[in-house]
Amino acid sequence: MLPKINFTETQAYQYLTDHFIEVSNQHLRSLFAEDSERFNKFSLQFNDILLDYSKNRISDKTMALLTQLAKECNLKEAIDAMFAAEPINETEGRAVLHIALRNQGNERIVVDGVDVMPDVKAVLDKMEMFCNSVISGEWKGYSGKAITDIVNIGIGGSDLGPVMVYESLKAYRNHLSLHFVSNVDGTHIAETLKKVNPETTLFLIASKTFTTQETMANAHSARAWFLNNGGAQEGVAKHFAALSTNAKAVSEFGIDTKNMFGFWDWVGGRYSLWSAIGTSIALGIGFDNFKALLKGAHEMDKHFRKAEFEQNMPVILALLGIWYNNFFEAESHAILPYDQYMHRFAAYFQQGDMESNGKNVDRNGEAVNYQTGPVIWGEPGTNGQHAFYQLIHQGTKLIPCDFIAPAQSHNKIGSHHTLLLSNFFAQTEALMNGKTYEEVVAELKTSGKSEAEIEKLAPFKVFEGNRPTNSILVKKITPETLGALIAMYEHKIFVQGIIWNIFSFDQWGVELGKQLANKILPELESDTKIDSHDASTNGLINQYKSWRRDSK
Ligand SMILES: O=P(O)(O)OC[C@H]1O[C@H](O)[C@@H](O)[C@@H](O)[C@@H]1O
Repeated sequence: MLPKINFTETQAYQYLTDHFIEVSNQHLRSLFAEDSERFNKFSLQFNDILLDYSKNRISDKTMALLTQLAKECNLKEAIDAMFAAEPINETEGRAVLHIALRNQGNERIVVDGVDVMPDVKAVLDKMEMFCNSVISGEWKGYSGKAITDIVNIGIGGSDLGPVMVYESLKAYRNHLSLHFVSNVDGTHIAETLKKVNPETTLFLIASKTFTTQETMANAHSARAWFLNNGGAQEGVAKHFAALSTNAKAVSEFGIDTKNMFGFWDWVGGRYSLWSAIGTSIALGIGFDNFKALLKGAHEMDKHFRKAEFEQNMPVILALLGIWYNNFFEAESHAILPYDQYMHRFAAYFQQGDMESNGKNVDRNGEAVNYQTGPVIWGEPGTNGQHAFYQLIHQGTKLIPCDFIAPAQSHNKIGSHHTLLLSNFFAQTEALMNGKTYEEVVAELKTSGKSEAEIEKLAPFKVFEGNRPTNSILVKKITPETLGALIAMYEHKIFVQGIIWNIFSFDQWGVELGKQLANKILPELESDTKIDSHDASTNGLINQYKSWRRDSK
């Protein structure tokens, strides 16, 4: 069981509250000027990942107090509880074991008296055989042709992880073309089906529960399309596979359980890309690369479990996040990868972080009296620079940012990568230093402007700086490094959930949406006016019905 401590009642929190007043008046520029060791002190290297967190509004004392906070909140015990397979997802009565999916050691992981590792390995072996046979062309479609296209149908955790990883590792792709259909909007499946041929397409129906409305609707449409376009019922077995925990629903849908890749209730949807849900990834980049992804994550798991908090990347990132969220009152956190392949990375962690830590009830069932998870957002650099960085530099909101970049590019075209990286380094430096009034005036003087003009313009060109960033420089985005990066963020989320005293592994807020849509659905079936809701909802539904009639 997890500790249930209100972190605002710890001694460290009280100290941090006082300490915050000191730090909030200091500028990063002077913190660097005062301490030539700052980079060495506040950076960490783990395998091919360098985390430089020196451009944060912290001092030695801040870090000492933040680690004290983690200790007072029994973080070590909580980490041990997760790795020991305790049912830390208490509201669902489940263990939380994405770490078991990538456990490459010989360690047993026991749930309800049973070691889960043999089952994990068995599914991986089955996936490997399946992927190898599809990739090699040995697996044939109903007309004897090899598979050319994979369509993954899933949503939320059964979509975002596979899409993000496949996109991030596209440099490793093979000849198969991957497509991802998630939205229940018929446009998504319709546009995808225009691109593929039923004879050579394999559909992966990815759903932990196999009951999610969007996924089931898309899966039924895909099957109907297959059957209406030459594929006979016997062909379904060659063109449909399921990635799920629900064998009963899979066979009811008509997929042979031979073509089902299972996982378990101790794998949370948003932590499931390491499980059978990752089959699309393994098909797209080959099973060896998928294994390397797992290996990278496993390395990070070991680091997270063993490293002292002061040297522990996920713990440090989490504590810094708490520092901004709960003391500086930052509302959001930006993830900015300077790598085009990682363009879905922030979107992936929107679910990862916001579905995990978007909670306002603590582990005692009481309303929290402090802020929990931030809004996560971001886009790849440099696109973001030309869109929203203005607000990060000169807006009124404090937005802590993670800048992520690889030193080596997969695409060596002219000086593109050097240009990209010059932006990466320049942005964090500028956010830290800003530009003083004096610097602005001196710069304007060289442009030949009059004193009056300079005085008028200068205030707009001042940057106060002191905006915090983490720089995460990696050698190259390889499967292993990406695996480690994802696991690093997963554990960061875990640590924050522990300190905020919330349950990070349930998602009751999403369940509500599922129920509400199902309640309204029957009311949309007829054209009869309805009055069963509030005036706004009635008005909207009735207008929809009237406009819908026009298009019939
Ligand atoms: O894989 P499933 O069961 O289709 O669920 C898909 C998604 O549904 C909901 O949005 C949540 O429960 C998510 O965590 C989950 O990832």
